[in-house]
Amino acid sequence: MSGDDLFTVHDLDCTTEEGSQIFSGVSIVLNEGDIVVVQGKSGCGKTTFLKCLAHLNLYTGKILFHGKTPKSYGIPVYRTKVAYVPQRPPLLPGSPRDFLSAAFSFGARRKKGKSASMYAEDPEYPVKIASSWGIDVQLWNRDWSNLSGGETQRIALAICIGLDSAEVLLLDEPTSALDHQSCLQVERQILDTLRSNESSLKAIVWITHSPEQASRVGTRFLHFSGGSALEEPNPPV
Ligand SMILES: Nc1ncnc2c1ncn2[C@@H]1O[C@H](COP(=O)(O)OP(=O)(O)OP(=O)(O)O)[C@@H](O)[C@H]1O
Repeated sequence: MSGDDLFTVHDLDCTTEEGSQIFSGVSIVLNEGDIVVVQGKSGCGKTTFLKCLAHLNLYTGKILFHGKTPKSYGIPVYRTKVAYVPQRPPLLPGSPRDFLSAAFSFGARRKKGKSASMYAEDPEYPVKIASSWGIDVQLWNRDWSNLSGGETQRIALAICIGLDSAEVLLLDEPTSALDHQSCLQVERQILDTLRSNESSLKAIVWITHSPEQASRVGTRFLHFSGGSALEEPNPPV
């Protein structure tokens, strides 16, 4: 472990409230540019792992972001920098537009000392990203509850990318509700954002059940099985 590492997970254990172990001994160090694809059978603990990384789930072990614990940042600030995008975003009150306005006024998301924040320069950036994925601008004014699964998924992702506050993105099956064409568009945008010098994004942990998607996007491969996780050199076939 070094203070220069972007994101370190060391000997992570997670147990349910009833005391049954979901996984143990998971360790990985993320470097800039990594897309760690997380795979494994349904129920093996992938979502729980991402929630632990976002400090949304209890765990033992060590998680360090730039060498410091989540608590040392303050958890709300940490979660803007290590951002979890759930597979099915919870039903929020109001519309995506309401959410965007609230997020914009939330100081922790604002950049300090960085001049080229896409979001700071253009508050409509998330809307433009979603628009490039086929999301009509009018959908932003509709209640979340009246959006389809695929619309909700794309808008939630566009907000997260467009806010440009996250250095580590934790994506939980981000394209599971999308048709193939939309899926490829979303993948392209995420990869372009990671490679852009103007974006804050430095690394991604990405759950997918699709071997094809794993091969397209992954640079590293973490396989969950039998209560532990092993890094594999190649994508699954
Ligand atoms: N809060 C909880 N209390 C008890 N058990 C839980 C809790 N959250 C998750 N589990 C259990 O932990 C295991 C791992 O769940 P998790 O959602 O992480 O799996 P997953 O690999 O993401 O599954 P999928 O691929 O189906 O999304 C499952 O058996 C699940 O039922």
